[in-house]
Amino acid sequence: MTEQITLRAPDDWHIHLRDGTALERTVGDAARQFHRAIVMPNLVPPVTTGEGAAAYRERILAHIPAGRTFEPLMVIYLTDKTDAEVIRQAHASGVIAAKLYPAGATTNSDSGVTDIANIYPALEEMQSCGMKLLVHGEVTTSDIDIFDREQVFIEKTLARLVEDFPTLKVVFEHITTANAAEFVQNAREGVAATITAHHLLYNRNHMLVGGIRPHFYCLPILKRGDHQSALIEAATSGSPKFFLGTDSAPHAHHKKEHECGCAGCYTAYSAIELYAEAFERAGKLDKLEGFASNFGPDFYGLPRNQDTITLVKQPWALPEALDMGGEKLIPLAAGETLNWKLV
Ligand SMILES: NC(=O)N[C@@H](CC(=O)O)C(=O)O
Ligand SMILES: [Zn+2]
Ligand SMILES: [Zn+2]
Repeated sequence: MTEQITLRAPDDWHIHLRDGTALERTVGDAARQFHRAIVMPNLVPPVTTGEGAAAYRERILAHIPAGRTFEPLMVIYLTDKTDAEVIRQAHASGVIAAKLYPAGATTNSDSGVTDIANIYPALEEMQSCGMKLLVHGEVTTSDIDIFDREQVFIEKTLARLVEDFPTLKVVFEHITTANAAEFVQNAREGVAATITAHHLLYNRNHMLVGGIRPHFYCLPILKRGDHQSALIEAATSGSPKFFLGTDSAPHAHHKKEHECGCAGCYTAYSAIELYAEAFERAGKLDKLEGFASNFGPDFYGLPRNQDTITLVKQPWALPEALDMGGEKLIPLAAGETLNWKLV
């Protein structure tokens, strides 16, 4: 008999769907795997208001394949100008979180926050209305090595922020270091982290040994193997502070394989299968459901999904390339064989 596992239907608590002609690909892939997704607002220009988020939500809804249930959960992008009134309006229009991108930290973060002090009134309002704060946790100053940027962000910004707003719910997004896992594990209640499939499956050797592989390049950048091990440990620990966020981030093929390639890995095509791979390798498949389907909604104060998905152990090869609105898109692990397949 084929081995199989059945899980409560999962959600993705961090995804990039982009806009326009990309939506057919990105929304279709996300909706095949997940019931809900936290949709990142780093469009060009970014989604900075409740009104902008509502309009973006409509564009996403228009691309949900027939017969699928998919609920996009909307987020606004914090800038130096985001004030309490912007937060109040966004909250009233159904936006559930706001995203902090330190200016210059990652893809489309140019309009991000230059000094955390600039958004203290916004954070105050978020704390009182219950809006979540999602954080791309890296410092951006040129004196800090790219491999240390997450760790330094904890010391310089995050540790203080979570204490200055003691009841603000904070998600440290796409953590990549043992330092971040430890910080979150020991942090006060209301602080959690998302972990990507690629940071569980890979480390910087995969990106840099034997040739430079641009499809592994994302931010925060892949770290050493010992950090990867710490992330696997956290994700499979059963701690409700760690949950699934793919950070699936599409960039057309020609922008990845380029002399100045873009940061981001496209994992939405096979996300839950990639996570299953990582959990199986750790001997912790029994911990996948908590991480993928329970701890996220619990943290956000939303109901858990009621239906289920089934994965069968049946090796299959990922396609070499996908189409995204007429452009070639290379999925992470293109051409590689995965052991688990979503039915
Ligand atoms: N993770 C990435 O490398 N890229 C993301 C932005 C982000 O989440 O930092 C993107 O939008 O392309
Ligand atoms: Zn990010
Ligand atoms: Zn992201």
